[in-house]
Amino acid sequence: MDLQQRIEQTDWKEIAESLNNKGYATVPQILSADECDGLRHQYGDDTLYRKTIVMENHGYGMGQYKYYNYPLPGIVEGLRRMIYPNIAPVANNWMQALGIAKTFPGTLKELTELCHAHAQNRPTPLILKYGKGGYNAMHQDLYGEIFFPMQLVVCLNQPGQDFEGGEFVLIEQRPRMQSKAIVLNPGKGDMLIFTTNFRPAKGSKGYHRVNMRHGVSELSGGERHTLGVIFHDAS
Ligand SMILES: O=C(O)CCC(=O)C(=O)O
Ligand SMILES: [Fe+2]
Repeated sequence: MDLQQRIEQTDWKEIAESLNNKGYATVPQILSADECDGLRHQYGDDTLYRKTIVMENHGYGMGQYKYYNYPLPGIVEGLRRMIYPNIAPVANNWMQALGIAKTFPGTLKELTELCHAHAQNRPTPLILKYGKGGYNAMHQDLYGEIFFPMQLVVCLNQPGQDFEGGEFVLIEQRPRMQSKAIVLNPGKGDMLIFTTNFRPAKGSKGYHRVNMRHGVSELSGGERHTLGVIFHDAS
């Protein structure tokens, strides 16, 4: 099965329910082991990237990441373009539930045009690399006025085999309540779709905003790579 077939065969209704109820969803085995290895092995090919960030230099954690250049590698471009139309309706429902006058277009092409019209021209998909002691501090990826409220990661190594620790962590900040932590352990090739900034949650008086941040817990050993796909471009 190729990537397009895997995406077409995903149960997007179930994903939408999970995103609505929990703010995240897991899609197992969106990439094959070979596809994961291919992306990982290109980490050293600097012609593919526009910028390298050493996380400890910015207080972002410990590890490094590289932003891809346009044109994106086929798998990265394909994931971004083919997944977007399946979750744009979820984002539109969220805006409506929260009374925010914002609609996201139906295709990635249109979202990209909207970003460009707001001087957000730089691609945001990235590949990350953490070693022993590596971690990613809790954060949100916004990058400008136009931001799509969901993003995805694909884990490119096998936990327990290639690395230890290094769980994916979400913190849900609920109004007038203490925060809730969600710890996920995606396997190699598994995709997580999650809330970038906030989502609606139903309370006794209608919907309210629940803020989310994401990060990665400390690795106790090994090496962990992640592909991250953010749908909006950066200013
Ligand atoms: O390495 C991870 O799992 C998190 C990556 C991340 O923060 C992102 O892709 O935005
Ligand atoms: Fe992030």
